[in-house]
Amino acid sequence: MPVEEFVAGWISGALGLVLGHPFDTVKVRLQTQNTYRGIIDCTVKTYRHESILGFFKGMSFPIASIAVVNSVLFGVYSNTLLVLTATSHHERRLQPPSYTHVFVAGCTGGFLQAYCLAPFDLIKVRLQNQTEPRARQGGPPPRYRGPVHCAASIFQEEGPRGLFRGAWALTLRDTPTLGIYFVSYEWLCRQVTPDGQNPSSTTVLVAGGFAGITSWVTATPLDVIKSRMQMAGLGQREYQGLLDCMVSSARQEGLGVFFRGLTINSARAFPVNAVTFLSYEYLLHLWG
Ligand SMILES: CN(C)C(=N)NCCC[C@H](N)C(=O)O
Repeated sequence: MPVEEFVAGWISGALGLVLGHPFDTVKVRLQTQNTYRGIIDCTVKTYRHESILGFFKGMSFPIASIAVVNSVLFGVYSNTLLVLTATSHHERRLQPPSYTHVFVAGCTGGFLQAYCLAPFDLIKVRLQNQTEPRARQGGPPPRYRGPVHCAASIFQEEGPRGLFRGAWALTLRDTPTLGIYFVSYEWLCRQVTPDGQNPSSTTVLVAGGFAGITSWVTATPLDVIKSRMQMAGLGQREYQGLLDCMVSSARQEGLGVFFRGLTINSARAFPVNAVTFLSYEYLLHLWG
């Protein structure tokens, strides 16, 4: 099994993650808290109360986890294509796989990465939703002191299954949308690249950026539900399950609730995925 795809997936994911984390914090807060009037309001309040550091809350764990998550995604994607089409990454420009194969490989990568991502994503969302400034004297201490304390508290209070809260919603979010992610990327690259040639860096940047936007637009409704289920019980109501969360959110806040965070998600998706695909392709080219 070729391992370069796993390593390239890890490095490219980490670069994209640092770039996109501030957008991600604003998105999670908009999706789970009703105290903000919009992106600008949330950005200004976060900056005023918590300084620039507020935007980077919960980032250390994703940085560690991206090694597993993005390498599983890109590694499984590429190795599934290898099984389906008997072509390596480098051979695929001369013998491009069908979009059905790309979709199936993307869904397989998405499904497996969702289970690796679930505990890390839960901890990230819990930490991002702590709005207390880090170092204020005399103020109420935040519930979680950091990622390890957060993981240990969830484990103690809810057992190992607690760490997988929202995992089902995450799997439903990621399986089809990662199929869409890789199909959009391939489709856009093929539109502007002559047969048999590698796409240029600009093509990779633009195709990666738009693949990110397309997949996140389709992922946003389940992203909202996933974040709410991960926060359930902590100052928010408990849900009986995914369907209950969907129905009660829609009843109380209207259908628009499923599109909360859509703009910020898309704004974040472009640079993150442009950089992710560019560095992924570059590294594989370098090692090829
Ligand atoms: C719609 N979904 C779930 C995705 N496109 N996921 C792939 C993640 C790529 C990048 N790390 C990001 O966070 O955008």
